[in-house]
Amino acid sequence: MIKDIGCEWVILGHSERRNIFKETDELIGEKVAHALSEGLKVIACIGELLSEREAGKTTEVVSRQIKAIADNVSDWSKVVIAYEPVWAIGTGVTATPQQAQEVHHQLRGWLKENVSAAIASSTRIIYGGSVNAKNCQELAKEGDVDGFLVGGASLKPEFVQIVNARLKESICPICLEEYVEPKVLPCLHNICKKCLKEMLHRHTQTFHCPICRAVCPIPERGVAGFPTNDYLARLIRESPAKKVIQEIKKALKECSEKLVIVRRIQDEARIDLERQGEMIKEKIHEDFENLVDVLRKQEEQLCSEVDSLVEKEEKKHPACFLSLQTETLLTHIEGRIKLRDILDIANDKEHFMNRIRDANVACTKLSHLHSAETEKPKTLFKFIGNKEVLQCVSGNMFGLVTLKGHEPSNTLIQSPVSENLQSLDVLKPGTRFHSLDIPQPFKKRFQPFAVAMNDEGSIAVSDQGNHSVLLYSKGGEFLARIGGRGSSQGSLESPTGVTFLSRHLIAIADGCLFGNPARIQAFDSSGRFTRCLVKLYVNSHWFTRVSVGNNDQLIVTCTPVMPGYDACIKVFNTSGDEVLCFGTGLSGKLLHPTKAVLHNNEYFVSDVDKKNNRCMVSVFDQHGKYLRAFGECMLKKDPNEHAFYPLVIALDVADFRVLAYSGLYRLVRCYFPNGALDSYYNTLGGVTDMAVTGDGRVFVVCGGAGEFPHSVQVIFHY
Ligand SMILES: O=C(CO)COP(=O)(O)O
Repeated sequence: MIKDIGCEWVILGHSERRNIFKETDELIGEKVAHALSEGLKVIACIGELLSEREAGKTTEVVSRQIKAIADNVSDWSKVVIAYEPVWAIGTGVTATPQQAQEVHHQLRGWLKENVSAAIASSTRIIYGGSVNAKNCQELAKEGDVDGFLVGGASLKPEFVQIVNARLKESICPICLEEYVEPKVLPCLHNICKKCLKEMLHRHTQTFHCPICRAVCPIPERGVAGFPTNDYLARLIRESPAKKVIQEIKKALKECSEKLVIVRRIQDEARIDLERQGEMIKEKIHEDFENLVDVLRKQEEQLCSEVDSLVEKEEKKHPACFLSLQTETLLTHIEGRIKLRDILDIANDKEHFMNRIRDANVACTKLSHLHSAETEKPKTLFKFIGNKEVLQCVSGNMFGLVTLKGHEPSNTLIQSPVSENLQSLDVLKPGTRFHSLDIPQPFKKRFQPFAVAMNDEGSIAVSDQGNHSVLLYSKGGEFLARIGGRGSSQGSLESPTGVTFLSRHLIAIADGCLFGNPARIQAFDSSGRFTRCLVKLYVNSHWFTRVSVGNNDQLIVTCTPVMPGYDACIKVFNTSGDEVLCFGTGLSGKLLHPTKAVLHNNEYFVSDVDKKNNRCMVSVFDQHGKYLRAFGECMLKKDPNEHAFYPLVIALDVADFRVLAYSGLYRLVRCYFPNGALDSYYNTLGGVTDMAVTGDGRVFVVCGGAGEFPHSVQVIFHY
C-alpha cells in the first residue's frame, strides 16, 4: 500500500510506536527487514526516555536499539538513523547541540565498531525533537548531525530556514544572497563577485575586508585578480538542500498558481450568485408590482361596483336604505381574497383572476339577494307608552323627522311612516333628533358593527368600513378615532366587538381578516394604544362581540374559522390568559352565538340555530355549565326568506334586566334574569349590537341593515 501511493521511505521505531504501541526492539527489527525486503528505504528511530537519560542509561538504551536495527540491515545505503530523544519530541524541549552531538558520535562509533568504518562514515544520523528555525543553525554545526527529522515545524514557513540550515556558508555576507561566483580575499573570506566589484569601485590601492577588517591589497586586474572559490561554487550548485529548496519553490509556485485559479473560480461563483440573487429579487419585485396593480384595479372595480350598487338601491328606496348585508358581503369577498394566498396568486395570476371573478359573481348574487329582500318595512317607530325618543342618526338622514300628512321642514327624513307613529306623542313634525355626528371623512365608508357605553355615557362604535372605533362623549360630540387599517400594534383590520373596561380603557376585538389571528387591544380614552390584551396564536376563531365581566375579564364570542373548531364563548383575564371556554358541550351547545354578557355570575348568551330557524338566550353558570334557555323566537317567518335577523343582547345593570333584540319582529324584549318577560318595545330592524348606559336611561342600536342601514341610533329612554 505504501509503495502503491508512491512512497519510498518509511519511518520505523518512532517513539510513539515504541512507547504507546509498545513495539519491542525485536518487532522494529523485523519491520526494518520487511520494509527493506520490499524495496522501501527506512528512517529508523531510536531514543531514550527522560527517566533513562536521568538514570544515565542513554548509551545503553540507544546501543540496544541500534543493534536490533543493524541485525536486520544488509544494505546501509537504504537506511538513515534518526536519534530522537523521547523527552524532546513534540515538547518544545530540544537536546542541546552538545547532547545531540554526544549521542550521534556514540552511534557512529557503534556502527564503526559493529558494522564497518565505511558504513559509519557514510550512514546519515539525523536528529529529531523540537527542531525549529532558531535551533537548527547550531545543531547543524555539529559534525555528527547529518540532518533533521522535523515534526511540528515542518508545517510552518520556518521549515525553509531549517532546510537552509546547512546553507549558511553559501550566503554572501554583503548582499545576503546565495553566492554568484564567490571570490576569495587574502584573509580567506568569500564575497560574491558583484558585491566585490561595487566595493572596489570606491577604492584604488587597498580596502578592508568587510568581515574581519583586514587590509586587502587590490590586484592590478581588479576584481578579476581575486581567485574564484570553485569549491564553494560547486558545493552550492550541487547542494541537496538547494535541490530541495528549488522543489519547494516549484511546489509553492504551483500552489499559488492553483490558488489564483481557485480564487478566480470562487469570485466568479460569487458574482454569479449575486447576479442570480439580483435577478430573482428583480423578478419578485416585478411580480409584486404586477400583483399590486392587479389588486389595485380589482379594488377599484369592486369599490365602484359596491358604490353603484348602493346608489342604485338608494334611488330605488330613498328613505329606506338598501339592506346591504355588508357583513355577509365582506365574508364573501374575503373568503375569496385571502392574503396568505398571495404567493399562489403571484405564481398563478390566472387562478387569482378567477377568484376575483368569483368575488364579482358573489357581489352580483348579493345585489340580487338584497333587492329581493327590501320589502317595505311596516313599522318605522312603534314605541309604546311614554318612552321618549332621544336621538336618531343615520348616514344621510340626520336630524329631522316628518310625520304623515305634514310638509317637511328643513332636511327631513323621507321614510315609509308607520300608521302607528302618531302614538308616539313626543314626535312632532320637524322634531330635531340630536345626532351622533359621523365626521365627514368617515361617513362614506361608515359601517358600524358593535357599540358600547361606559358609566359616564361615553359611546364607542366599532366601524369596520373605516377600520376603526369612533369615540363620542355622552352628549354625542365626536372625540377620537381609534385604530386605522393595519395589523400592527394599535391598528385595526376588522374591528368587531368593543367594550369599556375600568380606568377608562376601551377594549377592541379585531377579527381575523387576511389570516391574522384574532386579538383584543386596549386603548385609552384619548384613543392612544395601551397594550394588547388578548391574542390568539392560532387562527382558529374570529372574535365577534365582547363584553366585560368580573375584574375586567373579557367575555368574547368566538366564531370558528378553521375546521375542527367549535363556536364558543371564551373568557380571558387581564393578563390575556384564557380562564374559561364554554358552549361546546352536548348540553346547551352554542351554534352561532352572537353575544354574551355576565350578570350575577351567570353568562347570558344570545344564540342562533339556523337549522331549526330559531334563536334564544342560553344561560351558563360561572364555570360554563349550561343552566337554561329562554326568549326563544323565530329567526325568519318563511324558510324561503333569505335574510335572517340574529338575536343580540345587552345588559341593563341598573335594573337587572337582560335586553334581547329580535330582528324578525323588530322587538326589544326585557327579561328578568330568570327568563320571565318584563316588557317589550318595537323598534328598528337590522340591529347588530346594543348597549345600555350605566344609569339605564338610553340604549344605542347599531344597524347594518333595516330601515337605517349604516347608522347609529340612540332610540329611546328605557
Ligand atoms: O517526532 C518527531 C518527528 O518524527 C519530532 O517532532 P517535533 O519536531 O514536533 O518535536
